[in-house]
Amino acid sequence: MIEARQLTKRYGDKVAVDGVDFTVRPGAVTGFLGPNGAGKSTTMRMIIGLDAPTAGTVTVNGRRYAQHSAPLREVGALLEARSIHPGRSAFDHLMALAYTHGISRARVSEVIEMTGLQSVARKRAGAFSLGMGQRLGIAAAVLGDPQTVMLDEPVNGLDPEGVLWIRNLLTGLAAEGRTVFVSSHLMSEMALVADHLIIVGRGRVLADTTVRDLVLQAGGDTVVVATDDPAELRRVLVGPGVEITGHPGSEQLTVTGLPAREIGRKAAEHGLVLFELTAKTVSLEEAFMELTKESVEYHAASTTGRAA
Ligand SMILES: Nc1ncnc2c1ncn2[C@@H]1O[C@H](COP(=O)(O)OP(=O)(O)OP(=O)(O)O)[C@@H](O)[C@H]1O
Repeated sequence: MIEARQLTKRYGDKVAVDGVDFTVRPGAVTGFLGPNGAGKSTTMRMIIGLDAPTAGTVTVNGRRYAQHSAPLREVGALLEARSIHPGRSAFDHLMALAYTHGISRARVSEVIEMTGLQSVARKRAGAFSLGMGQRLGIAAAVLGDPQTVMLDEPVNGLDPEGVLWIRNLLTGLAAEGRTVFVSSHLMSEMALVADHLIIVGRGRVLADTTVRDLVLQAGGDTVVVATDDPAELRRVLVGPGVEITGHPGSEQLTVTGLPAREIGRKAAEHGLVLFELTAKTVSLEEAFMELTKESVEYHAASTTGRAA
């Protein structure tokens, strides 16, 4: 369990993390999302004591990171995959970490196998590809068999087989009852693995939600329907949880709260002729963009239609 209370980090005038409150619970994968510069890495660094909060607190399993006598056994983190001595082999890197916590050589071999590094374990880590470096970082994160696992952009640099492997690893760790906190820019990937989402923008929590609720909040799934008698179709479709919008004089209506199939059936029952019946699904990407549009610091002219 990770608990942040009014967690704040300032660098001079810059407020990187601005009084955030959140709880990351065990037994689930929690996705940590936000545009570039939103404060995700800074928050993660504070969780494992690499940065000190300017104000507020963050605890892992009830204590601040520094208060744990064997932190690797409490929380395993992948923050900067490249922070490994380039001249050291993967095996030696993991053994060095293992020594500090009395972790056995057998466990080192186990995580090497688990992360698919057997064939390169004796090679210099400096010669590793980005994907191999990520795997080594993940091996280090799970080495102490920690209750809480925190990974910053773990799929970065991984090939499709590696992405699938990470997906299974994260859901597997959560299924074992562990707390899994993972940041990513890949919304589609998050939609597949995350049970819960914490979305930040400009250092603040914008949403603490689920994938389903985020999509619903962004308008949910809508259906565009056109008919020669929109007033009658409105009357037929209206009901609890159903929202219908349309311009006066237009044959087209936009409906939320009813599936296309149901709309078609009700129209047929009342002898209404439909010219169009189109289901539109809001993707997690769209929902995310909608939520964070005010918080994006680095706009590209091509996606926003204007320069930052
Ligand atoms: N050491 C530092 N000194 C000054 N400013 C910093 C420092 N570290 C981070 N920042 C600033 O704090 C803000 C948050 O940065 P952070 O790296 O936490 O964001 P992020 O959400 O992880 O971004 P990204 O998705 O690009 O990795 C940014 O504006 C960044 O420039």
